[in-house]
Amino acid sequence: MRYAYDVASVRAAEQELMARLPDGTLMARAAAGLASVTAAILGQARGGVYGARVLLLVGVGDNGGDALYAGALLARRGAAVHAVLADPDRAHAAGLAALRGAGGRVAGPGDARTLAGRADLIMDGLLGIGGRGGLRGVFAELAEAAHAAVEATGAPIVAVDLPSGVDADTGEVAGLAIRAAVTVTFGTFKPGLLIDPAAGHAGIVELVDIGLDFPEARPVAEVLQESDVRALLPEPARLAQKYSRGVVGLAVGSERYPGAALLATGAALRSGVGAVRYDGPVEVVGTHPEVLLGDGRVQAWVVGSGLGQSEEARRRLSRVLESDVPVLVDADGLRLLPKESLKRSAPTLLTPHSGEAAALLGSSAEEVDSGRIQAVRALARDYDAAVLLKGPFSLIADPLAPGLRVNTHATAYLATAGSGDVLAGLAGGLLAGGLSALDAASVAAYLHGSAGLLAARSGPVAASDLVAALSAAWQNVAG
Ligand SMILES: NC(=O)C1=CN([C@@H]2O[C@H](COP(=O)(O)OP(=O)(O)OC[C@H]3O[C@@H](n4cnc5c(N)ncnc54)[C@H](O)[C@@H]3O)[C@@H](O)[C@H]2O)[C@@H](O)CC1
Ligand SMILES: [K+]
Repeated sequence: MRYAYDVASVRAAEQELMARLPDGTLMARAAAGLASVTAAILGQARGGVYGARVLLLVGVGDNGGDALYAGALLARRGAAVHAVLADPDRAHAAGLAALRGAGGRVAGPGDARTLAGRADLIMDGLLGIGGRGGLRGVFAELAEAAHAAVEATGAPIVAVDLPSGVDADTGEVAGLAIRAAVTVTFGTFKPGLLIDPAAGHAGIVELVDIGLDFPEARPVAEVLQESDVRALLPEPARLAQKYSRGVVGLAVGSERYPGAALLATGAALRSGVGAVRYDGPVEVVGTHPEVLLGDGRVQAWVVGSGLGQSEEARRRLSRVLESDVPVLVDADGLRLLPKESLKRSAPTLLTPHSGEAAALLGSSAEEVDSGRIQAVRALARDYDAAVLLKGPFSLIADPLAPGLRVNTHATAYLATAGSGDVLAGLAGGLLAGGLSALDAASVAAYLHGSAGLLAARSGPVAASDLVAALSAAWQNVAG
């Protein structure tokens, strides 16, 4: 599992460790890790550090200090390092001395555009976990100079700890923030590196271990790794028969949207269940001859994908919600939900995208997108249901779990028509296989992402390609 801790926990862990170590040790560790990642990037881009032009954007706190010390290490290896200081009077004094001592040079904000335009790499040390709100004043000017240079030259921005201007704890971006190619973060992931929209500013995230420990802190978010998913995959027992492996019922698709039924069924058949039961008007057996038809005993239901919003759709939704088994509600099912707590005897899992989440919350998609933690938590609480809020990095909340889960194992190719129907069939099957709503949602998001990554190897992805890639995705994880 990968965990993200909030700023208060990072500060506490830092205090605890600093009390036992000589002054400056943590910053030296951070700077060494930062310099080493930066050197690797320069090595790949231009064959080495020697002669590379590096520009440091330096703010007024320790984030700037990290950049200055890392700049000094790069200067000692022959890089031409310039630091532009947002405020010369408040820049990290010892870091500045180290950079000057190593032959680095210091410039004012007025030189930022010229230096950025010539740089092979720009290091963003404007704000770290002490940042509040978007970039303003000189900070904003420096960020704009960096972005303009990147646009023109393609040089990468390496963010120190966090892309400056994003909220470390919530992932919110209130105004201008650095858009980095790589972020080198220290001690732990911060929620803002995992949660959109801030996560979209971080690029590739490299974690540098500086020895921080979190024995009692509660993570804000956790990310399942392959081994975590492997441990959760249902495996057929030796004496398994089809009913003991679970049967998932699908109340999805309509005459108007038959594809949703075919895709959800295809995915459910590859979700580890013993059987899939289809209850609806779409002719699925021609494509999926394995399917059982009509109403009957199941261990979980999926309802909503391609259901339409007719009276019949409403009746199908109510029938399923009245059952005493776990239910996944997707798409049209979400649009038809009564705006009140679901109060079911078995778990419910909602799988909205931002627009559907906004309709459930009575807000706008923009509001949901700009405050995703708040939105997913509010939905879980208001509806008393686990919620998978879809997006580039999907977020999963459960009313019974204190932390959130984030799925980062995905590709933008998953944003294609029918992709959600595949996810719904897959997650529903995992519910029927006995996983909790939280685990079913997290494992489904991971496998769906894996299938997308596999399918994308041969170019743009159609939802049917995801279905076709699911078994291989499963096998890659199961080993
Ligand atoms: N906490 C830790 O364990 C460690 C922290 N280190 C570094 O220290 C950083 C935190 O340093 P600081 O606490 O000094 O904080 P920052 O370096 O993030 O700077 C915060 C200061 O910037 C100003 N500021 C805040 N928001 C602003 C805005 N929107 N526009 C303009 N100015 C703004 C304020 O004066 C604030 O005090 C970390 O991100 C990391 O880079 C590392 O050296 C290693 C150890
Ligand atoms: K930064």
